[in-house]
Amino acid sequence: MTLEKVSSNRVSTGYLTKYKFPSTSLGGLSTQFNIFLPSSASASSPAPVLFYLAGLTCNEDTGAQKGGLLNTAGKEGIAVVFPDTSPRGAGVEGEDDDWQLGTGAGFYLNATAEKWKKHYNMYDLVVKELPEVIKEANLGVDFSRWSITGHSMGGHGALSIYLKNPGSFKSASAFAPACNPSRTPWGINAFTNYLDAKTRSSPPSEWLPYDSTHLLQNYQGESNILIDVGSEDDFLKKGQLEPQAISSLNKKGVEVRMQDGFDHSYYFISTFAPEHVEYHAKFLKA
Ligand SMILES: N[C@@H](CCC(=O)N[C@@H](CSC=O)C(=O)NCC(=O)O)C(=O)O
Repeated sequence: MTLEKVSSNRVSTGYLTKYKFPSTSLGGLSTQFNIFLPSSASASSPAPVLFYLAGLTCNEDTGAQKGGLLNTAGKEGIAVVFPDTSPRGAGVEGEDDDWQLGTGAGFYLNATAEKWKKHYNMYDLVVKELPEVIKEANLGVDFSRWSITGHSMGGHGALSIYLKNPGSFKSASAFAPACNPSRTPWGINAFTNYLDAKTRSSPPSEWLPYDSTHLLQNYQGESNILIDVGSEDDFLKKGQLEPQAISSLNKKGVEVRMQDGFDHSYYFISTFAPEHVEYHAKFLKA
């Protein structure tokens, strides 16, 4: 696999570099990602790594430019990977018609519906292909020390990916995640379209492997999860996030915090991002 360097910028103690490559998971479409490597990272001394999954309408630049993660990551010697949020230019009918579906709205799942399944496989891209591509390029990243975070749709992605892969990640965190997507509007819309559900149960059983509340209910052992939600988040008020579905499970190792007065924006994320990076550093560097 040839990674093509698109740009590189000095930031914090290292560099943020954007690469592109043709992705097998996305049916051969070119995808881009940003990777922050602290000055301490090298092929002989690889850095632990944090993935940041962005939300609806975002791309690989959004979290890198506005998330406020990189100063703390640089100080702690942690690499940060920012994938895109969907395939680009798949040519699926209607994929650019609605900001909640299609382009910018991959939902970190593998589509099974005929129309979407060739290209919309962001789960495989994030969990399997990107780590392989980064390892192969010898960029100085140690995937035996891997954590994951994200915002909103990306918070759903971070939590569900962590919970679906026990032992692969040291910790997970999320800013304003969609916690129970099989029962809330964004998730119902995405799962109805992307997933070919044969069961008639409500919600269909095919949706549940992507629902963090369901996954946590059935999770064996202790997890390391931190979730922040702003009390003035409009999407919280509209019932898109449902953090109480997770907090009411009272699972050991899961902390859900309501942050007074904060909304859904990157002002909220960048306020708490340093704390989230420190949270992950505790597990990544234990
Ligand atoms: N266009 C939408 C709003 C889209 C939006 O708010 N996106 C959020 C993520 S929402 C959940 O995944 C986001 O992160 N936007 C980028 C930003 O820079 O804030 C609408 O019409 O409401």
